[in-house]
Amino acid sequence: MTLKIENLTGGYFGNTVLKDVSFTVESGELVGLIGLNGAGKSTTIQEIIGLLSPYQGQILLDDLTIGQNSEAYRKKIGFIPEQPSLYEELTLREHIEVTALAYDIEVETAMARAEKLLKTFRLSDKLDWFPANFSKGMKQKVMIICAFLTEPSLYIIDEPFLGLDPLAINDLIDLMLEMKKTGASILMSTHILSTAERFCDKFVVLHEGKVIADGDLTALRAKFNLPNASLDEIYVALTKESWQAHD
Ligand SMILES: Nc1ncnc2c1ncn2[C@@H]1O[C@H](COP(=O)(O)OP(=O)(O)OP(=O)(O)O)[C@@H](O)[C@H]1O
Repeated sequence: MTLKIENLTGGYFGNTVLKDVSFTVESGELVGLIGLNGAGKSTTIQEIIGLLSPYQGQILLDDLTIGQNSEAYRKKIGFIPEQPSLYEELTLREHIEVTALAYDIEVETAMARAEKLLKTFRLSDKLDWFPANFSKGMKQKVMIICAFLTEPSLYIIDEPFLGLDPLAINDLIDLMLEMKKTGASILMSTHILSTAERFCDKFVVLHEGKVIADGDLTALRAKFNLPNASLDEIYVALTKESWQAHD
């Protein structure tokens, strides 16, 4: 599946945050969306998942826009938000069942898929627990399990590493790499640049609502004439005024 963002201008009522944003996430690609606080990463994600509507431009999943068929569009996406949001009155098992219903997956199939994920994230014995009894990291794991069991063609993952322990971060990365191999596209926003540098195929650098760089590490190093620089070093250089001189 290809996610194509074309000349997207958008944001909130009275606050146009994104200005002419364009980038692509190809099938089998893991793309890191990076930028300073307030750069527009979460706003971009909200536009993609349909919580905001573009003022101009369009977002295509293959050839489909949300306006053409919102249900089909949404079912292609698995979204893991930065802040876990669970139903306080539903158990972990019921969260899996509700996810299955929302995505038209047989409950048995969903439970079978969830089994492996529950084991990976060490939650197999907590199926009858309510969110009130989970730690923040455990809640985050429930969100991850529910997103992955739908096996979407596009994963949108907002700041996945906050609140997860190092073991869970590794498990999540392994899962992302596995899904990538099956052809899924993944867009991940993160401030953890050392991890992004190791695992992302490509980076989209947002600054003040605009894409200021887009490409793999080799392309970014070449474009900004910073041979051997880490993503972190490139990023710091890019966000200083002087980057404009290179463009
Ligand atoms: N609900 C809202 N209404 C109006 N403006 C908003 C709203 N949410 C965010 N903004 C503004 O949009 C801009 C981009 O915010 P956004 O949350 O997309 O940044 P971000 O790159 O995700 O930042 P962070 O790294 O801090 O999560 C900021 O200037 C912010 O003040």
